[in-house]
Amino acid sequence: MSDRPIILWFRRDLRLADNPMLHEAARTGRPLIPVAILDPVAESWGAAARWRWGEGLSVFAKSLAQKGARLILRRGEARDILSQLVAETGAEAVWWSRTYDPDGRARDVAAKARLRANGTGARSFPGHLLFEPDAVTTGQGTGYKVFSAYWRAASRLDPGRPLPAPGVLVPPSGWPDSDDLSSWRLADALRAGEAVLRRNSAPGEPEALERLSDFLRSRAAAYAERRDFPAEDATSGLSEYLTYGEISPRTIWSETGKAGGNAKFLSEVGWREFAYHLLHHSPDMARDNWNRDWDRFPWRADNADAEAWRRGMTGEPFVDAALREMYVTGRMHNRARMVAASYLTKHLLTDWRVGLAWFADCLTDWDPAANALGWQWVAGSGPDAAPYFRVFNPVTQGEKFDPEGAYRHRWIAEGRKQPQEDALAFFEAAPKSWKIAPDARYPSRRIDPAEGRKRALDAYERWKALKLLP
Ligand SMILES: Cc1cc2nc3c(=O)[nH]c(=O)nc-3n(C[C@H](O)[C@H](O)[C@H](O)COP(=O)(O)OP(=O)(O)OC[C@H]3O[C@@H](n4cnc5c(N)ncnc54)[C@H](O)[C@@H]3O)c2cc1C
Repeated sequence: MSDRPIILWFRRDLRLADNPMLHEAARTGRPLIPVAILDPVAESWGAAARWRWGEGLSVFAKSLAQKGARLILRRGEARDILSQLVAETGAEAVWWSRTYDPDGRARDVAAKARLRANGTGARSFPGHLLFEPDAVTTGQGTGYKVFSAYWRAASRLDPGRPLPAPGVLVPPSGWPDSDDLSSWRLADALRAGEAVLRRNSAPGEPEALERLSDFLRSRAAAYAERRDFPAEDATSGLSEYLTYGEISPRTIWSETGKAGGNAKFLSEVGWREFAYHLLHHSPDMARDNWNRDWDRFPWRADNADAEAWRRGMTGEPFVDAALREMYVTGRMHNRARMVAASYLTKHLLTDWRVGLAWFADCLTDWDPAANALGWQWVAGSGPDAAPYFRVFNPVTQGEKFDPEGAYRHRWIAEGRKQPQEDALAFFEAAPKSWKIAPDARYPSRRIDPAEGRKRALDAYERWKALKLLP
């Protein structure tokens, strides 16, 4: 048997357990060289996502070290770096777990072509999803457009059992040079926000597994009933771990089954699957209206109202609380995401891509598929979307899902004698150029909710009439 090493290229699969690529690689008994590359795709991610990936790499490097391996870091175009590493190490092949977003896929196709042209093996594995995006098809062999039908079909498939973490990994005869993670300067774009985000972040596989078992033990039973209340710790908090592959969806599926099952929770995990299924069939949906009729909708381009929205300064407390939560923690409760997105696209009549971009910059759980689906679902331009005329009222949403005002109190400092720590953290994280202070007056409304709703519905009626034109 050849003892030439195999290079393992890690991207969104920073875990030892249930990692099909790593499992198979360890079984070969060959020397393994784990690698992560800061390539143009990763460089294009938003500030919080880049930083969070780096934090994940740091934890993962320690897990690999416990198995006798090193995580080699390099920066540059992936196909060039991989070819260079092959030349340096005499590696026979490069393996990786698949990514499914268009940018990632294009990069992987180019890397595979280059490696194979040079006579190097290139092999990709599943692992980011329960089901490969093309594995679930309608009777006609096409993709699904409606979640309930998709999930009914997907749930009939068997995702298989999670694979165990490997034992000791065989090292190569010599380790190639590695960048120092700090030289990548992944926190630079966050500026003052880094210290605040760091306080709210606990990256890595061990933490992900702990969170899952804690959720299943103490919160899963009330999930369906309480998941819509943003002041409560009622959901799993696993999204950022799934995003970086610090836990596999199959582990979630399997552990949830062992804990007695939870159809509602698993169906939310199913929405993530559906998002990738849609992105697979419509790769442009991260940038374009899924339903191209919406190209003629009179969205406003970026504007001063949208800037107030980004800064959590719309004067609408539930919306501002949501934006501030994201700025401080890198996450936003799902109900709050829906209300904040609805407010931007309907009350402020602003193009959903303006909001999508801000979420992509601020979310530590940023996911190219889930973010695109979430925005297009709220805006009305996506498949199986909420109809545009269903406009969330930010006031009544607050009354319904934050009845005691605990969420708004937690995140809004202005007008409070004793603001909460999280509310103050927002001002610590915000750029100085925003010139905001917790003891300033809370901003007045950008638009009256009823007036905003009417403006949105008028625009919708005009657009509907327009659609009828040839
Ligand atoms: C406008 C908008 C943008 C969004 N952007 C993202 C994003 O960038 N990244 C992201 O992971 N989720 C996104 N979501 C989906 C959802 O808000 C988050 O996944 C959820 O809030 C994460 O919290 P949790 O892990 O506690 O979820 P739980 O309620 O515990 O759900 C378990 C898992 O299921 C998945 N999930 C839950 N809801 C959804 C959903 N609606 N769509 C897709 N997957 C879902 C997540 O992976 C989540 O971790 C977005 C939703 C909206 C409305």
